Formats: sequence, structure tokens, C-alpha cells
Amino acid sequence: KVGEEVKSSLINFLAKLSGTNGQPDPSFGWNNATDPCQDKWKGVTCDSQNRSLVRRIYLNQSSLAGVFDAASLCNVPPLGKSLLFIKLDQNSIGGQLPAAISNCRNLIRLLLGQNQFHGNLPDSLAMLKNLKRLDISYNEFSGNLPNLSQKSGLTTFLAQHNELTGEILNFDLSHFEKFNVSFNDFTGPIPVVTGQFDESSFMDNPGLCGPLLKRDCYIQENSTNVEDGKKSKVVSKDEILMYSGYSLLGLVVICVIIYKLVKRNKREEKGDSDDKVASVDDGIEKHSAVSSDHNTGASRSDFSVNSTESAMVSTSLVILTSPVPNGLRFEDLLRAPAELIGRGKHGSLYKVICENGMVLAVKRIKDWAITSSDFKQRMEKIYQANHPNVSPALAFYSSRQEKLLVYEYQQNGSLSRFLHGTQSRRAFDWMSRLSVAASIAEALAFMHQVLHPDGIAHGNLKSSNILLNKHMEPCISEYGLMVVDDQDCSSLVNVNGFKSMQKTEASSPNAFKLDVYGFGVILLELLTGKLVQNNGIDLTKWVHSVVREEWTVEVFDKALISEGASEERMVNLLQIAIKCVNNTPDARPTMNQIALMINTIKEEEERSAAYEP
Ligand SMILES: Nc1ncnc2c1ncn2[C@@H]1O[C@H](COP(=O)(O)OP(=O)(O)OP(=O)(O)O)[C@@H](O)[C@H]1O
Repeated sequence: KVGEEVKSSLINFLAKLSGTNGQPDPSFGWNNATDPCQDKWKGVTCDSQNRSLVRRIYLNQSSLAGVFDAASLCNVPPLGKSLLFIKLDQNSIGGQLPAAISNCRNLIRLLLGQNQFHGNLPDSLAMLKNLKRLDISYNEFSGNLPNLSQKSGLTTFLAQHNELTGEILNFDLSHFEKFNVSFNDFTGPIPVVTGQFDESSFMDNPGLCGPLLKRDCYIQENSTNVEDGKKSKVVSKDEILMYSGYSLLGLVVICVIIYKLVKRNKREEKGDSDDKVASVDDGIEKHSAVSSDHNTGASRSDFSVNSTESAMVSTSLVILTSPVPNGLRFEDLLRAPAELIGRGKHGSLYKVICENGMVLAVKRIKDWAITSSDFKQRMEKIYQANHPNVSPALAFYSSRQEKLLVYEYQQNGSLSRFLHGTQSRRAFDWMSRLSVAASIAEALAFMHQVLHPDGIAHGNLKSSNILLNKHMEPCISEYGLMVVDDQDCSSLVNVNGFKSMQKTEASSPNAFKLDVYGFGVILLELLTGKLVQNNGIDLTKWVHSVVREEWTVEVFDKALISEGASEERMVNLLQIAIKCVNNTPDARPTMNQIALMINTIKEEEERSAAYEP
């Protein structure tokens, strides 16, 4: 049976949706005396197996004239988690689309077309990871689109006949079945259009340009003033603001350059700043080394610098986030107590608590033979790629001897800890594991696609580098930090039993295939619940041998078997994992292919969960 809390939230939701008098149509049957699933409330579909879970709400064409109170649906955890489809099109629903919609985090379809919604679309829409179809057409939505273009799972986006403005994001239309943004007020270039879409998807947006619309983007930017017959440039209010913004930015840049020059002169008087920083950090190292056992994370090393030192280094911290997170300064970092929480082959990791309470993770890499300008460029490119499931460095510092990278500290730890820790494993069900796999695959596919021209792969993908954010969503950390050395390759060589792989760097083509291998191992961990290396037994070898002996089911985590997870879909995921850990790098699929394959399994899982009566 559906819980009382869920029932009253649903009744509240329908009351708000019904209009000003808040009196839902009694013929819908939504009342406290009955059960939404057993008594078949109008428009409610429940899970075929677990009759306490509401999967769909279909109230299209139902003469509803109230508002969409997303909070009453999505902020109630069992309902927010279980709902997959919301269909409210062809009503007269008004008001805004509330940001709370993102708490219905497993939504696959959100269909709101032909209503009277207005106001901006909430940015949180982009957080709906599983969303495949979004229909907001024939409403009065205005403002810019949230960043939906990075959601590679989206296959339908219908936004025609609204008052939307700003640029259409760079949607990859090759993945779309339906796409329509016509009859709005969008500006700028249209996305690259592949075969199935034509002008009708974009028409009646006077500010849009691109070959398909036979409107050259360059000419349009410099459009002529036809009225007075002269070839004068039309300068809009937006342009004036933009140009004054540029001038302001220019001034700021000049100020910064002058400031840096003055600082550099001072530095030259006092000696090389790199050495100073190194000596400050050597101080850190000494503190840590004396008191620490890095594996227990029990060490605590307070470090501080005097004001001259901090003034010298403050300009060398390159802040990537905009605006600066809580006014982060290098001095704050150096003054804050730091706790050594890990020391791997590639560097050390400190947890740093700043005075203002901000908690950061600082990765310190020594002796990476990369020039500061190459390193800066690399970090900026990774930062600009900007995928919601990738945690970029917020700031970095680079000297010849060492690099410091500042990340947000994630309280919920890593996927490795979550999977192999004692408390959380039981709660990690099949659907959650599949979603984690799909999110990482999608994020990595995106990063590979964007950073392929620059040859920047992750280079060190493993479950301890997948962090869980405050919403327990997986975020890939430390992207592009590692130069994969001979030793790393040789460990792979041993694991794979092949010896031909040459020295691979996180910037060589093989590095992308190495990421695929790393991802395959993560899939194996998710499926088996086992550690990569356990008492000398290598996970990939073990899986290969079990599969060869045709005891495939033996491979899977017992928790998944007892939960009744679909064996067929687990085997399908296992097959993908095995392809990823193929001995021959070239035989491994690309991350894009992998993301598509995993999404197909996930869709099957969702279809079976949302049973069609
Ligand atoms: N931003 C972060 N927030 C919270 N925990 C983190 C963060 N980054 C890393 N960790 C965790 O801290 C521990 C140490 O991280 P570190 O990156 O030094 O180790 P590693 O990933 O095991 O090794 P390496 O990256 O050097 O190969 C790991 O368990 C990792 O999951």
C-alpha cells in the first residue's frame, strides 16, 4: 500500500493543480479513504511489482487550471524517487515551474505542453539526469534555457511557441528524435543540424542564424539599418551593455597586470617565489611526515606562513571558478589547518578547513614535468569543458617543483568507500548502481568528446576518484591530472597479460583507452562488490576466469542477487565491462559507445519498473 504521507502529498498536489477553489474533481477518486495503486486513482500508475511505488501521473486534458506544486510531489522522498513520468499537457495550468522539480530525480518524461506556464525555466531542470522527453511547448515560458545540452540522454525537446530568449545551447541533435524551438525569441547560431531536422524546428526566431536558416551569423551581427538607408551598424541595448562589460573587464585586466608587475619586481628583489612556496610547503611536509599515518588519515598538520610570504604567493593562485568561491585566497589556504588524507604514487591530498568554514581538498603533485603555461592551459580546458558530473579544480597553483589543485571537499567520500565500506553497501541497490554507471559513462563520454582534440584524458580513473556529492550523485574527480608513467602501464601490462603497450601519458591517444579500462574495472566493482585487488587476487583476472568457466552468476554481488535484480541486465552490463577491460586497447569500445549501451540497459530497467498496464 502507498504510505499515508505520499497519499496526502498527492491529494495536496491535485488540490493546487485543480484551480483557485482547490476542489479536485471527485470523479478522479483521489481521496484519503482509498489507495492510489489498489483503487486506481485517475491518472496514477504504480510499479507492477511493488504496489507502494507511484511511477506515473498522467493528468493531460483534465481541465486543470491551478498551479504545479512540484514540492508536494518531489519533496516527499519515496514519491520524489519513484516517479518516472509526469504528463500534464493540454490543461490551463499557470504559474511557474518550481525548482523543486529536480527532486523528482528519476523523472524520464516531463510533459507540460499547451498550458499557461510562465516565468523562467528553473536551472535545476538540468539536474534531472534521466530525463528523456521534455515538452514545454505552447506556454509562456521566458528567459534563457537551463543548461540542458549536456544531458546526452535527452531525446525529445519541444519548446515551440514560448517567449524564450538567449542562445540555443549546443545540443547534439544527432541523439534527438524530436527537437523544436520555433516561435520564440532565441538569438545566435543554431546547433549543428543533422538529417532529420529542418527549418521548421527553428523558424520564427528573428535573432537566430545559421546556414539552415539562410542567415549568415556574421552578417547578422553587423546588420544594417535599413530604415535610413545607410550602412550603419545597429547597436542594441544588450550590445551596449556587452561592450561596456568588455571595457570594464579590460580595465580590470590591466589593473591586474600592473599589480602583478609590481609584485614581480618586489619578488625579484627578494628571490624566487617558487622556492619560497616550496619551502613553505616543505614545512607542511615536515609537519605531516612527523605526525602522520596517511592511510588512517589521522594526521593533523597545522601550517602557517608569514604575511610577506602570503602576499608573494597570493597572485600566483589561479582561480578558475567565477565568482571566486567565498573569496578564496591563497593566504587562506596556507593559513588553514590541513589534514593529510591520502598519499598516492601521484601526490598527496590534504583536507583544508578555511577560516570562513569552507572545506577544500588540496591535491599536491610534485615534479610533474609540464611547463606552467601548459599546465594552466590544461586546467582551463578541463574547467571549461564543464560537465555536472565532473568536479573541476576550483583553483590551482603551479611552480616548477609542484602543483597544487584546489577541489571542493566532498563529505560523502568516494564510490570506492561507499561500495566497499561496511555500512552503505546494503543500501546500494541495482538501480542506483546502474544509474551511477550511466552517469559516469555519460560524463566521461562528454569529457572525451570535448577534450579529444587536446588529447586530455582522465589518466587515473578508479573508484576512489569518483566522489559522491551532497545529492549522492557521482562526480569524476582529478580529471587530467595524471601523467601515466611506465610503472602504471606495466601494472596494466601485468594485469592484462600483454607487454606491447608503450609509455602512455594522460595526453596520448592510448590514455583514452586507459580510461575505458579504468571504467571497466569500476563496472566490475559495481557488479561484483569486490575490490580491484583483494588478497593478491586481481578482479579482472578473476572475472575473466569465472566467465570462461560459465559460472557467470557467481560473479555478481550477493546483495544484488538477493534483491532480485534482473540477471539478464546484470549480464548485459558485465559484457560491457568485459569489453572495456579487453587486453588490446584498440578493441575496447569508446566511452560514447559505452554510454549508449548502458543507457539502453537503464531504459530497459526503467521500462520494466514502470509497468505499462
Ligand atoms: N575532493 C575530495 N573530497 C573528499 N575526498 C576526496 C576528495 N578527493 C579525493 N578524496 C579521497 O581522499 C583519498 C585520497 O585521495 P588521493 O587522490 O590522494 O588518493 P587516490 O585517488 O587513492 O590516489 P591517487 O589519485 O594518487 O592515485 C581517497 O580515498 C579519495 O577518494
